[in-house]
Amino acid sequence: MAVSRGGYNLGLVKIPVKSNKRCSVSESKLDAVVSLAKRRGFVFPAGEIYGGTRSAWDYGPLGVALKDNIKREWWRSMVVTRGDVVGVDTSIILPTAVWVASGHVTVFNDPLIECLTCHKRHRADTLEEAYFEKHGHQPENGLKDIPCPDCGTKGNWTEPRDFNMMLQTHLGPVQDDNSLHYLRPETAQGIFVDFKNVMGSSRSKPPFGIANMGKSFRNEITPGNFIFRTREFEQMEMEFFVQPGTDEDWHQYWIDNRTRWYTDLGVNPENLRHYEHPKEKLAHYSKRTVDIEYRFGFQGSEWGELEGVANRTDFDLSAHAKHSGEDLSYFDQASGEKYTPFVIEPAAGLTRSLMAFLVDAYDIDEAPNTKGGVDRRTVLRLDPRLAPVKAAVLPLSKKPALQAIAHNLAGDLRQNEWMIDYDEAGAIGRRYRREDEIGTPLCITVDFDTIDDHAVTIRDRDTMKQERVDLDKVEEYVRVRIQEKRVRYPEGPVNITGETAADGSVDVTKEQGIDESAPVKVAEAGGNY
Ligand SMILES: Nc1ncnc2c1ncn2[C@@H]1O[C@H](COP(=O)(O)OP(=O)(O)OP(=O)(O)O)[C@@H](O)[C@H]1O
Repeated sequence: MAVSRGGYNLGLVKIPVKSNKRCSVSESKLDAVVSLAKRRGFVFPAGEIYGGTRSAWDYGPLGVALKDNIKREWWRSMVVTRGDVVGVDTSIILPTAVWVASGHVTVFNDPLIECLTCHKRHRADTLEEAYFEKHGHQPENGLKDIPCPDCGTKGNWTEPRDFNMMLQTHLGPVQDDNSLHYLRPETAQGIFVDFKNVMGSSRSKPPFGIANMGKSFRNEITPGNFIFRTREFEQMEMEFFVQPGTDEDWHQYWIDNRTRWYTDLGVNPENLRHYEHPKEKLAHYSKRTVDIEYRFGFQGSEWGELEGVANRTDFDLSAHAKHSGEDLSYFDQASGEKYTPFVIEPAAGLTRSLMAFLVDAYDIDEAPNTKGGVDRRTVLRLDPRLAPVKAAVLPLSKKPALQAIAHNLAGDLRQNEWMIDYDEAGAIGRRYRREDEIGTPLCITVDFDTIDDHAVTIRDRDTMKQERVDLDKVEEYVRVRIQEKRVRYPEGPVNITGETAADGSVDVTKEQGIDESAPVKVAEAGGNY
């Protein structure tokens, strides 16, 4: 991968940085986010000292904290705050029979094509989707109309062939057909094979769900676009088991619920849409699938899938029952009815959603400086629940008396399991900038008055307003402020039953009845810079 000065050359499209207070920026927003992610320790290329790789990325100190916070919010929303979903943590390597039964060994394929001019390989379906996105119609002559993204030659492709995406490994000392195993390409199958154990041990009955998250592996033909498509990634999946006949209503329920999860955590609804899979292109297990897509702004196609919400019918439980010989049906004692539950699956990508949260939060605006002018500032408007660092403690000088108060305060706040920065280096304005750039919601300044009045100044990341707070009340103040939802966009009920665009997508903003002309509310800047 080519490394450029401004970041990594990922073939990302140039889209201008959106700003509340406009200032001219020529940099692509995605390039800027990738560069920030590396510079501030969110995401690095794996093995960078050996040149890095497009297929795997490492999460640095801030990235791992952000990832943890997203996982916690997902788990809280899907398991902890509901009475009808329980959690599991299943193995990455399952018996090979699982993948035979699920169909992955035979049909988990992508259509591989190779450019006969430059010999680069691509996915035929992805190129066709990008063509549709650009031209608004399918290519009349199929692949013959599509140029190679690498060398530009038009239509000089091999015939598509099925390429199986399962990553293989061998277990034990002998490498033969018996030792061949697969790394899981999804966390879902671990749930299906545990269905009976979980239902029995947790005394759950339909409608109920089982949630699972962790690493998955796919031998993607074209990994790329930063962490959007990697060969090793993390998923957050939940299988919701329901009585047949109630499946369509539950499917709609989960499409709405999952869409709201993103907007509730601050994602701009204008950057979300639903993609209804055309009937003829549904996966072999699906009755209906709707993807929640985010406007990443990629070259070719702006939109990328964040999460698929599928009605998997009874395909998986029936397949595993047939192959294993176990009865995976449910007997409803109240009605005397026995049935194999249908399954609704919201399947989200953790690492993809992390990228969407970063891109969506990235903003540039202006902040007042000490000279009475304004400085350009980069600010990550992350929801405080997701922000890796909850607050920064900044003593105004390196005087021991101030340092002691500041150190004690930071130490006390950390006892709440909040990540707290302590920074005493450089001008206060520059320290604010460093915290804004990583999305720290609150900066707490310990100044000379603190010694006398036992109070500190707390400055808000978004409004830049400052408040004087008694030292004894800081902990409570922080607790309230980092739990409160920051309403960046008007809210409305999610309803996707409206008109569907030609490509099957539905613009969520229109369906939510959101007033797109309503300005984003960011209070006037104030305070001492
Ligand atoms: N290679 C990958 N890298 C990162 N995340 C992924 C990858 N493949 C899938 N995911 C995430 O897992 C979620 C559920 O997986 P699913 O099988 O529905 O994906 P998919 O439809 O095959 O994705 P795509 O069409 O982008 O290949 C996706 O919505 C995505 O967020």
